[in-house]
Amino acid sequence: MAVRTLLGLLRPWQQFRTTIITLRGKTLVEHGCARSMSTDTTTDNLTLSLDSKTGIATLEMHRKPVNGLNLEMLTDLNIALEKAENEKSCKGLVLTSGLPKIFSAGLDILEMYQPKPERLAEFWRTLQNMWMRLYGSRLVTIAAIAGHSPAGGCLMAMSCDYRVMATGKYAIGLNETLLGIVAPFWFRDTMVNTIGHRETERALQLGHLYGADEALKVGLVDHLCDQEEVVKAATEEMSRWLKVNAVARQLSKSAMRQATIDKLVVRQEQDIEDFMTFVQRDAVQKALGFYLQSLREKRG
Ligand SMILES: CCCCC/C=C\C/C=C\C=C\CC(=O)SCCNC(=O)CCNC(=O)[C@H](O)C(C)(C)COP(=O)(O)OP(=O)(O)OC[C@H]1O[C@@H](n2cnc3c(N)ncnc32)[C@H](O)[C@@H]1OP(=O)(O)O
Repeated sequence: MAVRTLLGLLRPWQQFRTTIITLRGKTLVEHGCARSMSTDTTTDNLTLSLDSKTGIATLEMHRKPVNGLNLEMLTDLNIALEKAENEKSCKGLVLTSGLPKIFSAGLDILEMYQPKPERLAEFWRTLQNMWMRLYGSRLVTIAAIAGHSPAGGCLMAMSCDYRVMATGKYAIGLNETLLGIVAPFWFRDTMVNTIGHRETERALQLGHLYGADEALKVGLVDHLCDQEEVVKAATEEMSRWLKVNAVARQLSKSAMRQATIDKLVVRQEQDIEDFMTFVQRDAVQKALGFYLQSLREKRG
């Protein structure tokens, strides 16, 4: 990845910064005002914007039709998260979706169905990295969930520090068993850390998708509000978290989460191997094929 920053020798109010990121032959152009430190990044899959007054970044996913996490989307998420992390003036991040009725449908199943081994390995590594980045972020991270959030979507939400969900007929949870697959250990650990062992055990085996009320009851989400209010409610909650001493808060977060992340750090290669072996099994391919078919038939 080549990153070039072109800063014109202009008067302060004219100091617009353009950053060009070249990624897999694709060029992303970012425009920002260097003076206000705000920087917006838009790709096919997401937009990252920073409010320089509050230090709150918003990361809005918009990969149609359902924010399915494919390799390119995950790569963009990694870049955006790293960028927010490295921006000194950024203190918090609201993770949300620009698509109606969907937070994220989780992993793009097409990445796992009849895969090319090389891409499959890269896909899984990029997902691992995204999770480690988000779960271990120094920033206050709040998920604003105004739509469905199964499986990998639920993982992303659980990796944030706080979750605001819209009331309505949306579902959130780790439903992997319904697809005939098994949630990896770090998905499971993240859920145990969020809602406890017994509830996770039940939810994982059943592939249970929680409605908003039930999710609030078990602590899978922290606050419910109207669909239109989720980002506002997330931002309001954020201001409470940002009042806490940042170093003390970050150290407390890391004390709670680092051991879970380290478990994957030491097993990252083995986890990729396990995933590849599991997903390429005939029975798993068959189950994924049926599941994809059922999603397509649902639309008629
Ligand atoms: C022992 C060792 C173990 C090692 C570990 C091994 C393996 C672990 C492996 C994997 C872990 C995976 C985690 C995941 O995230 S798997 C993905 C799970 N996601 C889902 O089940 C969601 C499925 N989607 C839905 O339920 C609905 O689409 C949703 C409620 C999100 C939205 O419904 P809506 O009615 O609005 O939209 P649809 O018409 O259903 O969908 C539109 C369009 O999009 C396609 N699609 C939906 N979800 C996905 C997806 N996740 N991946 C790919 N494609 C998806 C859907 O098929 C429609 O397509 P089309 O008909 O328009 O072509």
